[in-house]
Amino acid sequence: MAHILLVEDDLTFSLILEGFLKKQNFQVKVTHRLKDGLKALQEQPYDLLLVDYRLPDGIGLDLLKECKATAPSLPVIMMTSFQDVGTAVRAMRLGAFDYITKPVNPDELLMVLQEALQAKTSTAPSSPSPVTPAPSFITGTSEAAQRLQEMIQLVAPTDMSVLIQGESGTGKEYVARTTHQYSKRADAPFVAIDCGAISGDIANSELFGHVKGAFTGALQDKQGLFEAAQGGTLFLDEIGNLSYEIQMKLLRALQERVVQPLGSTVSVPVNVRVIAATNDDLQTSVRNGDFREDLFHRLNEFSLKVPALRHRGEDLFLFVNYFIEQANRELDRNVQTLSEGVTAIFSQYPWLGNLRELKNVVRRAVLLSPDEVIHKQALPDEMHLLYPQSAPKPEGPDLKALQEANERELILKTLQEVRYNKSKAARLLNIDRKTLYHKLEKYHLLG
Ligand SMILES: Nc1ncnc2c1ncn2[C@@H]1O[C@H](COP(=O)(O)OP(=O)(O)OP(=O)(O)O)[C@@H](O)[C@H]1O
Repeated sequence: MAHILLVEDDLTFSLILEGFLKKQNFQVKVTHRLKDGLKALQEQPYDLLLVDYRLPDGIGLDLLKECKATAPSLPVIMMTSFQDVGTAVRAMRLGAFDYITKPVNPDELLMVLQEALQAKTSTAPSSPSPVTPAPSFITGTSEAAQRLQEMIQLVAPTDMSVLIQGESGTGKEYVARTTHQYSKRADAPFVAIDCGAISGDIANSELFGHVKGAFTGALQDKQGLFEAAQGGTLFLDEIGNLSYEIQMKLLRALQERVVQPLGSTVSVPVNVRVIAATNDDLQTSVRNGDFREDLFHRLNEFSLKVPALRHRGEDLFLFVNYFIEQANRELDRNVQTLSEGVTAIFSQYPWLGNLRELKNVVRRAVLLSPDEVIHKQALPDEMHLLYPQSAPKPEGPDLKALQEANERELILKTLQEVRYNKSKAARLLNIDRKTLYHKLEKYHLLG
């Protein structure tokens, strides 16, 4: 029976959730504060952590960071309100398994929990390496996608180090896998590691291995990922998060092609191509002294930029169809298409969380759609309330109507830009919140 630690400050909601999870045969420990969550984690091991983003004494991200440092294989699921999706994306970067938006849909929660627990058993901690088979992917037909594909084909057969840059959730891991598949190393392992999810000694030992007794808890020799990727490709995701010490060791591994396991005096030769990815601006990190310049140049022998979903034009609906098919299979549904309203909303929405956000929204919508069409009701509330079709521009010399149409459009655009944070929108629009609410009502933007 999987043991879940639930950290949620809303007493009623945590009670409901606890009851629901227990009914589903989970063992549940509930705490309401960050501090108590941390204490619970130190007292005994859990199989999964379900944590609210906003807690009275801190934010869920702090608990996540702590977890990733002390128990990197513990899957963490973050619960956020829809307005906090930007934060959820940050949580994923820090190593959260997934996020779900509130109000929590029980079926969706169950699905995510099961996926997380399955993933945990298939990549047990200290397993020899997280070598996973490549899932199927789509390339896209937009100009940006085609250009990216050409660049991948160009660099793949060489042994150059590649630095993949792009916003969170744009599919950087897919690009790394494709590069490996088109390379001469395709028959050797592709090993991926999320550097954002590991730190200190753990990062050192994960990458370079350790010998028995190297540190407290090192009960036997462990092969590092460099050795596990021997002959193949090592994909270092979120490279910007590596400590300065590990950056130095990494540089040595790249330059001298040897690694030295923690606690060992022996250097092991390695033949590994490194592909790194980041959604930080590494050049700024170099300027700020947070990232070694020599390592940056060594990793950036070739650079690939993965476009944001909002810049991929027609690809959006290719991905929608792909994710619908995937969700139909997983959830035993038979969704075939989107309603006109949903299509319009999808086209206007900025998709700041990129493919990951799209996949989550589609999966949730498929789950909530009993028939063949996804209707607006299956989208998160804010998405369909704030995306009414844009009103047609008035014709003729009606200055007042024209001004109002422009004002409505500007408000809508600003709200989208700040992810519906009304205080921020009001500040940007240089009006107070009350006036903003008044205008939202006037222009029927409150649903
Ligand atoms: N070409 C593709 N075809 C189908 N699904 C894709 C494709 N690219 C990415 N995805 C899906 O989109 C999600 C996000 O992709 P991925 O994890 O590669 O993004 P990322 O840019 O590495 O994210 P992060 O910056 O958080 O590490 C994953 O669920 C992945 O399966």
